[in-house]
Amino acid sequence: MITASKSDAVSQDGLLPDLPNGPLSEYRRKASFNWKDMAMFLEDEDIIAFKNKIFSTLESDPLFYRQPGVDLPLEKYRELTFLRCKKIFEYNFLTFEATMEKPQKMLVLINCLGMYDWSLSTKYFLDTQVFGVAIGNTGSERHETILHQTQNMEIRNPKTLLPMPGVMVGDIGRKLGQNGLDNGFAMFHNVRIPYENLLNRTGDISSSGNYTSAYKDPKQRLGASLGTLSSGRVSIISMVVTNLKLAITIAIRFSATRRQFGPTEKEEIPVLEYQLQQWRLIPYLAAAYALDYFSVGFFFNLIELQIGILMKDRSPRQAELGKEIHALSCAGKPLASWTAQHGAQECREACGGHGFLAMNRLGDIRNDNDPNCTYEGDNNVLLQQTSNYLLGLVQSIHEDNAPCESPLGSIHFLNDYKTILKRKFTASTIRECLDCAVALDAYKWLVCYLLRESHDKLQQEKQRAANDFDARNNSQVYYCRSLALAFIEHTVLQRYYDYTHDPSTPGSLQPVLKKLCCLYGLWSLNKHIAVLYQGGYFAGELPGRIVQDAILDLCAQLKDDAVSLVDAIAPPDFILNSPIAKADGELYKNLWSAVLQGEKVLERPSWWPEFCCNKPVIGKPRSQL
Ligand SMILES: CCCCCCC/C=C/C(=O)SCCNC(=O)CCNC(=O)[C@H](O)C(C)(C)COP(=O)(O)OP(=O)(O)OC[C@H]1O[C@@H](n2cnc3c(N)ncnc32)[C@H](O)[C@@H]1OP(=O)(O)O
Ligand SMILES: Cc1cc2nc3c(=O)[nH]c(=O)nc-3n(C[C@H](O)[C@H](O)[C@H](O)COP(=O)(O)OP(=O)(O)OC[C@H]3O[C@@H](n4cnc5c(N)ncnc54)[C@H](O)[C@@H]3O)c2cc1C
Repeated sequence: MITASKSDAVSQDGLLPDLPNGPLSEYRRKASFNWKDMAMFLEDEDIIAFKNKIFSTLESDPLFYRQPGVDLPLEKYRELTFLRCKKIFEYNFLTFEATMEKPQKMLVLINCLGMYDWSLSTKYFLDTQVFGVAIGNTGSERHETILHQTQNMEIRNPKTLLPMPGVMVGDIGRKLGQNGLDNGFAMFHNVRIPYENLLNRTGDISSSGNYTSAYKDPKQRLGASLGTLSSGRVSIISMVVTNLKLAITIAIRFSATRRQFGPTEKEEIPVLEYQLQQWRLIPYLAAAYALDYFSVGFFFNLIELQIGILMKDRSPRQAELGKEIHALSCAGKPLASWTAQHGAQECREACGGHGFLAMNRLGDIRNDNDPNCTYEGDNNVLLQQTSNYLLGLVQSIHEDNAPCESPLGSIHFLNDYKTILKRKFTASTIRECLDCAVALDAYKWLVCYLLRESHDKLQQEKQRAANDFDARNNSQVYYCRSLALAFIEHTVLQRYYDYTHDPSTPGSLQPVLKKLCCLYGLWSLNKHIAVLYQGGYFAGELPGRIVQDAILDLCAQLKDDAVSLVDAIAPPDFILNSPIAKADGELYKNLWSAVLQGEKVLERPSWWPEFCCNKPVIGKPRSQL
């Protein structure tokens, strides 16, 4: 294990307390790096201190106490969520000034609250941000009063809490997750909305009925109007990565402590030693690292866009930035939310029966993550926005009449479209595949190929189909949908590759980070193997085989680092709230203690007399008389 220097260690110890000794210590000793160095490389001291403050405040407040796995009645859960939300307002973790100074703290706060409970986080965030920001971003000075009212929670009649005349509001009922949040409906019956309420940032109507807009280009105007939706999607990417981090922490810590059959009869071995368990989990750990890096960087891109909006920047660059962020967020949300969805389920199963026990939290993580695939735009519908963006570039690519340029550079590689399409997979050994550039090159080919195929398919369908609507619909499966996903996977991988290969990345962390990058790349690529063969990039048995062998090799190389990799991203035990995944690794002691603390654990059920005095008689229904 590599240790930190003395001065680093002093500042680290204050921020990151040592983890308790126990059954996980052996893996921690075997790690190739120091988990505290990793944690401090991933986030700066100020952010770690901010997180510590939030976590310790919640842990010290009895209102935030919870019994693992207890299923609260709906009304009680909503009441608790409301009271906790109120308390978060009082704690005021993030002032307006602090947000302006370091905007990513808003995302950190959402995720810290989400790690505790997504119902609380979403409620708080919708109240403080989404509604107000939507009005702020699309309205003007004349909406300040409304903004003020939303900030003061005046969202009904402030004295009676009854809805305003003509407005009907109600509850939509129990959902599959996030049930502490009371989603509702609103209906308006002959309610006259004052003209001044019209949100008029991108267009207005004069009192004489004339439409005016500062945007000359209608497309730029539409982009500016819909741009607000991008911020939700960008934030969701980070939120779902948080879920993946929670789930993988639980599954890795469990797998490192849960023992089953070993090669000899003498000793059982941790299930993490099985190749199958490694292959099921470690790629999700790599995905958590790669997507996390993407989510943070992409959030900064969004901030740049929002500063432009605030400064009323109407330059072509600002418009292009809006389009690129729209295209990336419309595929980034699907990729990240589905990865978290599949990862949470794999983690649940990887923990066997213990994973199915509610107190270990994997069910809640899975269910609370699920709506991210739907809200702020259904994933499958959003992917079409990304493929539309890419298909819009084809003409200039074919005719070489204009370079493919975008503010964030995600499409720059398409300038080499024709050359890339001529390339073949050239690696011939597993060793060569362990260089992440191999997966990255393959992705460049894959995106170019799917772009060409999707374009051709769309043209064919346009000739065949009665209208463009059908043509577009019939070009999604295997074409445009795959294109959008391959494009975002390439973007995530390219960014992670640049980061892990940057000379400023500490030498002690670079080897493990490069392995994660390579594993994420090959594992993701492997899902497109049919297309790689179909398009002729792969030929013969060898490419498919060495890619798979390299994946297994990387999983084996990373298994001794896995515990320290989750230590660097895990919240404290109180927040993680999963007895099988406490930092001390005392799986059975913690589980047993949580079971025994359950209400009425050792009591007979209240209906016990039914069994003793009124036993069922097989085949003889009792008379109802
Ligand atoms: C942080 C959140 C926490 C949790 C939240 C929990 C609560 C949940 C809240 C919600 O769900 S709120 C409701 C959110 N609703 C949606 O997201 C709706 C999803 N649907 C859409 O956005 C649209 O249907 C669509 C997917 C954009 C498609 O619309 P349509 O078919 O009418 O448009 P197109 O013709 O395809 O596009 C027009 C044109 O506009 C461009 N564009 C669209 N969106 C944006 C954008 N955000 N930014 C920039 N540009 C945008 C699009 O690219 C097209 O451009 P051209 O191709 O014409 O150049
Ligand atoms: C927990 C939760 C909270 C929400 N909160 C809010 C909120 O606060 N405010 C708000 O406005 N909304 C909210 N929503 C609504 C949310 O934005 C929508 O559910 C979402 O945008 C999807 O739209 P839909 O439900 O109409 O799905 P539909 O459009 O009806 O989709 C149904 C199915 O049809 C498919 N489909 C639809 N169109 C196409 C197409 N063109 N091509 C191919 N397939 C298609 C979809 O993929 C999907 O599988 C919330 C939703 C959830 C789950």
